[in-house]
Amino acid sequence: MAASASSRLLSSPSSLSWKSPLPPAFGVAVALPRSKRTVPRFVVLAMDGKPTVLVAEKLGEAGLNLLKEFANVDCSYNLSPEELCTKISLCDALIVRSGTKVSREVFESSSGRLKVVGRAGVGIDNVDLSAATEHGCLVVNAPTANTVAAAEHGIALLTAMARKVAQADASMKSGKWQRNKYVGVSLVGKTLAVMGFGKVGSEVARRAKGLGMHVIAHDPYAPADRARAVGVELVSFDEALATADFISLHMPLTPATSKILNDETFAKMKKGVHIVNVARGGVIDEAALLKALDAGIVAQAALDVFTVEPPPKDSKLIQHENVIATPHLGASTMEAQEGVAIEIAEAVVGALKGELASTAVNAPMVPAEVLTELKPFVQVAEKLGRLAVQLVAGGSGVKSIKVTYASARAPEDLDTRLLRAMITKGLIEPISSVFVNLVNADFTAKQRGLQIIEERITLDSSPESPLEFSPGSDCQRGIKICQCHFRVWGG
Ligand SMILES: NC(=O)c1ccc[n+]([C@@H]2O[C@H](COP(=O)([O-])OP(=O)(O)OC[C@H]3O[C@@H](n4cnc5c(N)ncnc54)[C@H](O)[C@@H]3O)[C@@H](O)[C@H]2O)c1
Ligand SMILES: O=C(O)[C@H](O)COP(=O)(O)O
Repeated sequence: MAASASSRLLSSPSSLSWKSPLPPAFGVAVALPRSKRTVPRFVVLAMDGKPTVLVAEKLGEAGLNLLKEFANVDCSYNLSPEELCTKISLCDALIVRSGTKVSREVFESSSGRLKVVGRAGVGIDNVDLSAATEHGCLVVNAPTANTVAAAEHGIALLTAMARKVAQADASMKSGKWQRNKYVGVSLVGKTLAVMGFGKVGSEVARRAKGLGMHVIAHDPYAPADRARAVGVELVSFDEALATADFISLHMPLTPATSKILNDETFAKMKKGVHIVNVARGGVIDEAALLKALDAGIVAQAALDVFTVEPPPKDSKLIQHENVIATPHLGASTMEAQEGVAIEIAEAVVGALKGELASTAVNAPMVPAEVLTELKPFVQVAEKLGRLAVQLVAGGSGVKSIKVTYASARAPEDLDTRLLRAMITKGLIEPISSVFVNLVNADFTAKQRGLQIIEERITLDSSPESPLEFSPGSDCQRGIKICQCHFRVWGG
């Protein structure tokens, strides 16, 4: 595969190896283009020959075909953690679903070859993001293709739970006819609290309104207009717990949401509440749920996800007569799996080609239209970092760098992360063996104690106005390159 100029600049380690003493501080300045918003792009290391993609869990055919057009594809399912660590050193990309733990050991075992992890789905709680970032490995997901499937499964569980469909079916299959035992509850007029009003949560809310339910939602980050558009009231966590007849969970598993339903929060719920979980098992303290079921606080629970998957065969929670359970089937429709496979294959191939990663999880997401505009500045930013090292000499002594961006854009409209990453790359790679890219630039700078101070100058946007900085007191004469001015000064 031929590397584009930008991918080489963005990702290849430097061949410069000279070292000389550096003063503790120096600065660089970049004038950005006058038009459009500037945001960064991630580009991975270019490779010779076809890259290898390890697909560790079943992926839809259409996605596999897309991958095969570009890469050698190794479909190896059910690998043990040890087998995954062994294989990974020969792979440029890894694709998983929720059943594979992509642990720190996986990144460590990759010896730097792994450039991208593709999560064929939404939840990325099975990927060690910190380790990925530290290793400069991009993580991408497929955030949209299974939304409807998950929402439909949530509604399927809600209605099946309310009418005891699973229990009645099991009873009939065992030869019984128990009409009095399986009397359900109605949904119409009942209050449903949607916890996590994102893509899946809002689709569940829409559907539940269609069933005649009164829907409220709790989500600390959801914009009010999203709720308004669906006709749902956003309420506090405690209000949701206190007023809901049904609670449906749709938040990601994070340290903040881990066991968010626990002894204390079950105690705040209405007696006889019904719970649906198609989010992640870990958002419920399962022992507390079992107690709440036994105490009648929770009348019924419908669970698609579990803290440990698969859960222990003798799980008391799953055996509970008021629990219905499915084996993490939320995303498992033909349509969703096809869509997810294509979405993740495109993201992974794109990342390997050094293209934009619009579904990046651990790097800034980049709208495609800004790439062309930013490209020349990206290259120069890295060169400027390298030049700064040469001008002020050495490297290990560097403690801080001041970067000034001059643009017609308002400061808050100027996303400088890519340029900052490239300057960091230019500064660090010549004086160490560390590989730096957009994913790990901030981490690497922090680790080396390198402080990056950024200043944004708003330029006059009229075309006649020359691009000029007001020089700082210690600023030397600028260097003009193409349409940019740069100033480098050493302390
Ligand atoms: N069972 C399945 O097969 C299946 C399928 C798809 C998604 N999921 C799970 O559902 C989750 C949601 O998926 P999505 O596509 O809607 O993601 P999303 O990012 O669109 O929505 C998640 C929402 O949760 C909100 N949130 C974060 N912290 C919260 C908190 N403490 N309290 C309340 N809300 C909080 C976020 O603001 C966001 O709006 C995923 O993270 C995944 O774990 C499961
Ligand atoms: O987060 C997700 O996208 C869902 O939990 C689906 O997971 P799966 O890919 O393992 O079905």
